[in-house]
Amino acid sequence: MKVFSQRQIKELENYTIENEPIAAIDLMERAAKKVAATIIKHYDNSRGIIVFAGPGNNGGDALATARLLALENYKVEVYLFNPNDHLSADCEANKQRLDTLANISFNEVTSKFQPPQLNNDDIIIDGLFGIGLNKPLSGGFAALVQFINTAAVEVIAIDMPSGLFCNDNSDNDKRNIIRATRTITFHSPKLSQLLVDNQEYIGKLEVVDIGLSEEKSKELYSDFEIVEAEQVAAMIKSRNAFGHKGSFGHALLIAGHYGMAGAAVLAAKASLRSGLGKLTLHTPIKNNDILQTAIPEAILSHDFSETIFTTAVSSEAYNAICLGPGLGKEPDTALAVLEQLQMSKKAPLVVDADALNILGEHKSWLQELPPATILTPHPAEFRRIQSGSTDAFTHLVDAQTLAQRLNIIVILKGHYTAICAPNGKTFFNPTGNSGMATAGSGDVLSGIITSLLAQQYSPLEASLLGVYFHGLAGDLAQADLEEECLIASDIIKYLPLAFKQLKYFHK
Ligand SMILES: NC(=O)C1=CN([C@@H]2O[C@H](COP(=O)(O)OP(=O)(O)OC[C@H]3O[C@@H](n4cnc5c(N)ncnc54)[C@H](OP(=O)(O)O)[C@@H]3O)[C@@H](O)[C@H]2O)[C@@H](O)CC1
Ligand SMILES: Nc1ncnc2c1ncn2[C@@H]1O[C@H](COP(=O)(O)OP(=O)(O)O)[C@@H](O)[C@H]1O
Ligand SMILES: [K+]
Repeated sequence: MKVFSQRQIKELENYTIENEPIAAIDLMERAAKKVAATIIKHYDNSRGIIVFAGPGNNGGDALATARLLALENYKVEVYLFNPNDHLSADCEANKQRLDTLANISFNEVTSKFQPPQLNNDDIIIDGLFGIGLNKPLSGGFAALVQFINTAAVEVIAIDMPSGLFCNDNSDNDKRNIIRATRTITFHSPKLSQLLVDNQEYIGKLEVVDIGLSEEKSKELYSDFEIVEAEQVAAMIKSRNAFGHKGSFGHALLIAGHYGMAGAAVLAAKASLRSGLGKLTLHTPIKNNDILQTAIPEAILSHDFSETIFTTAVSSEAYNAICLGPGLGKEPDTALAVLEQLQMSKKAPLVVDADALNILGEHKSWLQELPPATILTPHPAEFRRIQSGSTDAFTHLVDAQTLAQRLNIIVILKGHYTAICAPNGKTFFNPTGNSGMATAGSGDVLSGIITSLLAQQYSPLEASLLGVYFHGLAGDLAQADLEEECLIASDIIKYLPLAFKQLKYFHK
């Protein structure tokens, strides 16, 4: 599913109006019906509804929704803000349509606003501004947003929480954005709705289909996409019935500072549970007994050091290499990481965890990353290697720039993990849940991606499929075990079920 810009959504809307064809006011009615149905699904008509409508089409949607809810016997109070004495045509038309209804209290605010008294179980509908916002809110609208945000009631935003831009909010005034309980957005999520910083404004996101042209959606190009199950399921390779372990790749995993052998165990098990033929695990000597016991399937390669990684390994024998889980950051390890990058020009490479932290301390070494390397930073690791910023939008732009500059893939982990490809495209992953915010989940992901690389999936396929599959296993685990109780090993346990589900999807 593509993520469109404000301009593209407008283009899609205009195309639909001209080619379906449908009158703009009827498209607005279709959108309002979806909003009203969503509200009716969640809240019964004992709840008072207070509608705040703006002067544009977002306000038009809100007025139409008010009418539809009144027809379902909700008690509705409307405030239409029209400070410049100018409403969009369809907002004006919906204002007229309210006239016919007796059970709506309608107030048009042109200058002074007397805030209504709110009851705790009232619901506010925010229809002030949607995707047409063209500057941060200020003045009377800012004061109104602050009034709504201090009210102890649920707020439902139509299309966008008012005050939030579709893409970049890094310079926005955060005090003047509606903090919604729920956002009902049209057609597809907007970029800002996928970013962690904005969750406090969006609340629960619901996407409703309003029948915009599919033909035009297909035609419009976007740098941003949300990954879909069919897309990754179609990537799964069938296994050769005559295959032997050599047919399914030999991966090298360099992991596990003494005391952090668990990271090596998780990555190793995840790789073996994702179709890999053979795994060699390079690790300090003292990890021998624990790793031989925990993962009898892996071959061990011992470092010269008892406790840390100090000696790079030739990449000749391997189809993929993973460098980093639980590696530690000792100076000798850092030098070995540099050497490993320089020696890993042949096999595709995944760089994770402490190997990323080492790159953060030696930024010039980023130049040594072989083309098509996959980096898997969480936000703090990304900040160390690349971006001083804490803002999610800036992170995303910086990750895209880094991927393009170094011709690598940057997987920015989190809810809606962003996979930034070297050609400038970014894919957001829809699977996964907060139960996966538990130590070791990232090691599992590195193991999966490395395994797929070793099996000859392209770096982009391994990233898209690996991240989706990891999140799906987490979702299946969560369904059985509850988010609170999930640990990283559970994600591995549910990999077979996730694989089965994806393969079934493709049949
Ligand atoms: N996509 C679809 O297919 C469909 C979309 N639909 C709906 O249309 C919505 C988009 O409507 P829209 O384009 O009229 O923009 P909207 O968000 O109402 O704001 C524009 C108004 O706000 C004003 N304004 C802007 N910023 C401001 C500020 N900071 N402070 C003060 N004023 C500010 C601006 O004034 P101007 O700057 O132009 O003078 C203008 O008057 C969309 O989100 C969805 O709800 C559905 O109806 C049907 C199908
Ligand atoms: N709230 C969440 N929703 C979806 N996925 C999540 C969430 N929290 C964590 N994850 C996933 O879990 C993994 C955590 O990785 P990371 O932070 O590196 O963990 P660790 O370093 O402990 O192994 C990432 O793949 C991330 O996308
Ligand atoms: K809104």
